[in-house]
Amino acid sequence: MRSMTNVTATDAWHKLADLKDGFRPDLRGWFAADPDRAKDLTLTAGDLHVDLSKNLLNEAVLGALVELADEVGLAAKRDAMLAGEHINTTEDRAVLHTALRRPKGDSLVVDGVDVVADVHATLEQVYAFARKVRSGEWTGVTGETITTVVNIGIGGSDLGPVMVYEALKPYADGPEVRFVSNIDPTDVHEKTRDLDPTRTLFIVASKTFTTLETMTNARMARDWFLAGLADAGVAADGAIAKHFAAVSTALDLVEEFGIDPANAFGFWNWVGGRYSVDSAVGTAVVVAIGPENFADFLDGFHQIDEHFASAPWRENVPALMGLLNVWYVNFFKASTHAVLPYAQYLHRFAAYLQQLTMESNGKGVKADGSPVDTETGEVFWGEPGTNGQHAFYQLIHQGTQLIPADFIAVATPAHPIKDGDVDVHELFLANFFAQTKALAFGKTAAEVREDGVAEDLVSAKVFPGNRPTTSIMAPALTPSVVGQLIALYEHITFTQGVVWGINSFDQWGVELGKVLAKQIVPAITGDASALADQDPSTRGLIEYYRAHRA
Ligand SMILES: O=P(O)(O)OC[C@H]1O[C@](O)(CO)[C@@H](O)[C@@H]1O
Repeated sequence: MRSMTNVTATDAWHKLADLKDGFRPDLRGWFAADPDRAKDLTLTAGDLHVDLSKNLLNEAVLGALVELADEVGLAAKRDAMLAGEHINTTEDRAVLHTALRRPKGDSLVVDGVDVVADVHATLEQVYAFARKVRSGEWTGVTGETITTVVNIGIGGSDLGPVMVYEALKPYADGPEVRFVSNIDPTDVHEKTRDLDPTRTLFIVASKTFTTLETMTNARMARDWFLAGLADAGVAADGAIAKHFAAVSTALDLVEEFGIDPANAFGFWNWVGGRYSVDSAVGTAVVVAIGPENFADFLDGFHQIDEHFASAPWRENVPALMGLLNVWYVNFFKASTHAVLPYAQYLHRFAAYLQQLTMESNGKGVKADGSPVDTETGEVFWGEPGTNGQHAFYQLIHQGTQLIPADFIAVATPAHPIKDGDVDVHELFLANFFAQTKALAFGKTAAEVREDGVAEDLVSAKVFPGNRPTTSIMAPALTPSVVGQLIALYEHITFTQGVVWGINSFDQWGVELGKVLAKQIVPAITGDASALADQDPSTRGLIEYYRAHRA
């Protein structure tokens, strides 16, 4: 295998290292010296208005980051991904989530198949299914309409659909959707306990259809469903076909489980789980918001794909945000990145991004198997503002670690509610603007003293400032904008992976735990020799469990 470029040996990397050496972040000074800074560093991608000006960058840094993109061949790698080359080398697969949102009539032939035609053929099946469930044409075993859909999946087969369902609640005029993911039986219990089985439809979503959690939950759901029918005296003949659908790349396993192949929607091994919400994995979302809104959602992704594919690096929002993340991770030793939506409907966005970014870029070897040359994947985390302000912002403002943060908000709220004369959305946005301002410009000791603060308290009340933020705004939280936000972070993640030389599309790091869990089951259930084979710590934990299990 061809050995890969060492990114730290590139000219651009040396340039960045030199720049960092003499770097004195001074957002106050930079804004004062350059009245056009905000204008020059505010970019547009689709409907997204992205202000990068409160980041720790100047023209020299920006120039070196753009050079870095060129030196690592970001354009060629992006084009290889978009063209369907097998850039996921450890699994020998194309990486084509961008094909999932290409418009009908486009064509992309990969490995001899027009993948866009396949995508639209499946979308039509999903849309037809969703229309029937939404209209009431689809009925359960007793002839009643479906009132609740339960999506059973985990990881990419859960986090995407649940995040988007929550984000687009104002558009959800179909049946209620619930999500079961955890193998903790509490999850399936809580999500089904008040449901009427005759009006419930399960969608089992699993790319592989072998995932322990999902298959266990699917079996528990089937048992719950059949027991419910028996209790109600309803015959079970043909009932599974009316109450279970599936989404998978393994349609043979779906059939083996007993789900009617007519209710099974496929996707392809070139769609990674964490990149799959825009495939049939989004079926539960389509049922909730309807095919037309889902089509707008896909169009939003496509707008950002087109931007990423064509905008010069200096104007390319995902590329610049990814390069900035590299600047912070590798030159400022930032080990985490906060994502702070000022939009309650995006309350699962950070959880979703955790899988997208950390399963993608949490790698210690490069795509050729050699060790990485520098730090990789930072921890992504976050909560909606303003809740986070009253919890962890203290550390972002005054802690000792640099935490770059993305603030996200929309201009028009879903619910324009007032508190007396006050438009509460304006109060909400005032907090967004205040926080990014405080983080950037801080408060000096002199300013603290001007407030008449006692000298012994001055240092505690100083805000150092120069804490980098990116502000992302959009007109409203529409299906298209949600698609745009997801695609933005997909391409940010890709850009970082290219710079680090890693394969952002495999996830071998989740395998060992799965194998060990299977091996440990006998030790827990009482197999003495399996217990004896465990290390002393694990054995002790299992013994504690066995002694205390009521
Ligand atoms: O859709 P599946 O095959 O059930 O996998 C669920 C999740 O499990 C993982 O493979 C990790 O174990 C994720 O990448 C994936 O999204």
